[in-house]
Amino acid sequence: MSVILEARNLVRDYHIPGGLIKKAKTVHALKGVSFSVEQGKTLAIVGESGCGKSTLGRILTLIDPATSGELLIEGKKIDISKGDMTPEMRRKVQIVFQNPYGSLNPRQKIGDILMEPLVINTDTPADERRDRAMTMLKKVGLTELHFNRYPHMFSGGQRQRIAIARALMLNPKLLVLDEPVSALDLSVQAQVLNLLADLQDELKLTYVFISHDLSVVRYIADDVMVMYFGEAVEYGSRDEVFADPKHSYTKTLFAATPRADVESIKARLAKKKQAA
Ligand SMILES: Nc1ncnc2c1ncn2[C@@H]1O[C@H](COP(=O)(O)OP(=O)(O)OP(=O)(O)O)[C@@H](O)[C@H]1O
Repeated sequence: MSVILEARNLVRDYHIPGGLIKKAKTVHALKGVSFSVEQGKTLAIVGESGCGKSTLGRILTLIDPATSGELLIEGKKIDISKGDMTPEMRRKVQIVFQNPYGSLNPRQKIGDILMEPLVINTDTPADERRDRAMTMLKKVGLTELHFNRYPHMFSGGQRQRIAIARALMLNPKLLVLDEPVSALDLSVQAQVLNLLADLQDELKLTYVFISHDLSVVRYIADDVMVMYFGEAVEYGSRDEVFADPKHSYTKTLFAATPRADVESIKARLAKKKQAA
């Protein structure tokens, strides 16, 4: 299977200027992180708050620059020194954020939100833009009736479906999902995770799934990278990492995580598949 994404020794330092009382300092948010993800697979990046997960997500989507290191998408080296998303990269990589309330423009109708990436990045004719937005709405479990509604008319789970639909409008190969279900109730989390799994199968998508929640990671991931203070302290297949965590931080993290909820998510999914 082909490698879609490869990160080599990614480093990100934040320089915080000093003031009258405080000295200038440097935060080493990423201290040389390397990994690769194959097409159609999910790499989960897990770790507690402040370990550098979101910094990594912003570098992968070129929202933020890296201090050093290399990033290859489909074997092609990407300039990560500027944090500048080119139209070509936008077609390949998209991000979905945690907060479905904040990530959608409240003044735009859903149809316009979905068509906007096509307007900005392509010369797709208006009729086709509309058709593609309608098709995408259905793909994420919404209906044509939702096309002319505004974000405030939707529940949190539905808004996250809209954010996922928008991210898919340019047919990207890679989605960076930064805590995509953390703001949702447990039952809604399961629905959105199932949707992501179905979309991955159908569209052969590759995911980098950022989460602090091990039960979610256990459900969705093929591979897992555990981060601690800017370093990858554990990296391997999900089953290896869960069965035999090596690093003391991972052991502590796992010990503190309830596992019952993931079993219920799996059972629900199995039931749904059987019924279908
Ligand atoms: N723009 C910034 N300027 C200075 N320091 C930053 C900046 N962004 C992140 N940091 C620091 O870099 C480190 C990693 O932060 P990051 O947000 O990537 O962690 P995280 O694991 O995603 O945490 P959370 O889950 O709370 O978002 C933290 O120490 C944070 O304070």
